[in-house]
Parts: sequence; C-alpha cells; structure tokens
Amino acid sequence: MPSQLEVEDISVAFGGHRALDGVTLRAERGHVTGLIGPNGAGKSTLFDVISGLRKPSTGTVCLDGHDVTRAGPARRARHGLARTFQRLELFGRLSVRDNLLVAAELGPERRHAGRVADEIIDRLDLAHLADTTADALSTGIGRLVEVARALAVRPNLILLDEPAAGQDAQETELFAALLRALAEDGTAVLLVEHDMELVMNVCDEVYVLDLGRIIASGPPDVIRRDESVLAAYLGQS
Ligand SMILES: Nc1ncnc2c1ncn2[C@@H]1O[C@H](COP(=O)(O)OP(=O)(O)OP(=O)(O)O)[C@@H](O)[C@H]1O
Repeated sequence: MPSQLEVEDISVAFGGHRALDGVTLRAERGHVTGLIGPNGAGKSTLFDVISGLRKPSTGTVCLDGHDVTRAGPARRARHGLARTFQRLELFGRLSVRDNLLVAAELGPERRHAGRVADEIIDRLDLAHLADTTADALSTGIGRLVEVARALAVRPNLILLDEPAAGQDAQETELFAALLRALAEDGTAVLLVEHDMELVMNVCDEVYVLDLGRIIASGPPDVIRRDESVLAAYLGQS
C-alpha cells in the first residue's frame, strides 16, 4: 500500500537561494510525522509544495499513490489533503460553528455539513464556544479551531504548521492527545512545530530539515541524540 504522502527529491529555489534541495519524506496513515528544523530551514516552503501553493523545480508529490505534482490545491484537497497555516486564517467575524460549516460544505460529507460541524465541536470540546466569533478567541483556542476546521473536510492527510504556538501548557497537553487520536483514527498527520517536547512526545518519526536538506530522520529517541541535529540547532543564532 502506498504511503498517504510521498515526497520525492523536491527542490525549490528563490532566485539563487536553494530553499529546498532534494527533499524526500513520507507520512503514513496512523502516524504523526514531525518536521523540525531551525528558522529558515524550509519547512513552510515544503508545506506550500505539498499543498500545491508552490511548484518545485524538481521532484514529485504523491497523495495515496496519485502523482499530484502538477495539480492545484483544490485537486489535492479532493485527494484528502487539509492544512493549517502559521498565521491564523479563520473567518474572524464568523462563529466557531460557522467556520466549521464553511469547511464541511466543501468536504465529502457536504450534505450533512451541520452534523459534521457539531460532531467535531463535541470531539474537540468546543461546545461552549460554538457561537463565539473567531476574532474573540485566544490564540491558543484559535489554533485548535483551525485544526477543527481542517478536520471538517474529513482529511486523510493533515498538515499542521506550528499549531501549538500561543497555546498554554494545558492546551498543548490536550492538543497532543488530539493528535494521537487523529492518528489512531487512520489519519496521516504531518506536524511542523517548534515545541520540541510536543514533537518528541507525539511523533512516531521525525524528519529534520536544515538549510533545505533533510539531515536526519527516525524515531524521536534517535533524533534527540543525533549529533548533526544538535549541531544544526546549536548553530542557530
Ligand atoms: N517568497 C520567498 N522569496 C524569497 N525567499 C523566500 C521566500 N519564502 C521563503 N524564502 C526563504 O527560503 C528559506 C526557507 O524559508 P521557510 O519559511 O520555508 O523556512 P521555515 O523552516 O518555515 O522557517 P520558520 O521556522 O522561521 O517558519 C528561508 O531562507 C527564507 O528566507
């Protein structure tokens, strides 16, 4: 069976600067896969390539065995891809429930969008905030609602870009449990995150990007002790 996500030999250049250089990575169903690396390593650029917002100069992206390298974001979404962004992208004047409804109406269960929205609100314990407008949420809760909205399209693969930024310790703990539950449901989760404790606690495997190249990959215990990884982080200004 193919992996939910297979990224092969991806390169991206901005002018003369190689933001990604021959990146190969996989994310499996049932796994939380971490993507870490110092600032400017190329993590967001790789997410843009995977979600179809940026065309690579070399390489391929396959979703569930389908080559989508030349496909736009909408076709990738139809292959089960959803993502969140580093900056919150909720509809600020809409309620939490309406933010989920808008997404659910684009997903495979659009005919039961209301039911999908309510089920996710319950699952993420957001019922008390269902009628609150997104603008009124704290950053930490706003990030949780972003994940909720991504779930409303029933993704097979979810890309999360720094979802725990702005969350307090208790929110992060709940969030870790949510990520594990998503994986156990059979979703492939690809997580970019600077909170190393969260990454090391929830991920099945971790890829480390530095200056556009994968310098290490493996289970958290191995990555934690990898000398090239420690050197890359120590070199960070
Ligand atoms: N639109 C762009 N034009 C030119 N250079 C860019 C552009 N986007 C990113 N870069 C450069 O590409 C490299 C990778 O950036 P990217 O944002 O992907 O890194 P990152 O690992 O996500 O960083 P951070 O952890 O700070 O979010 C950086 O050197 C960055 O300055």
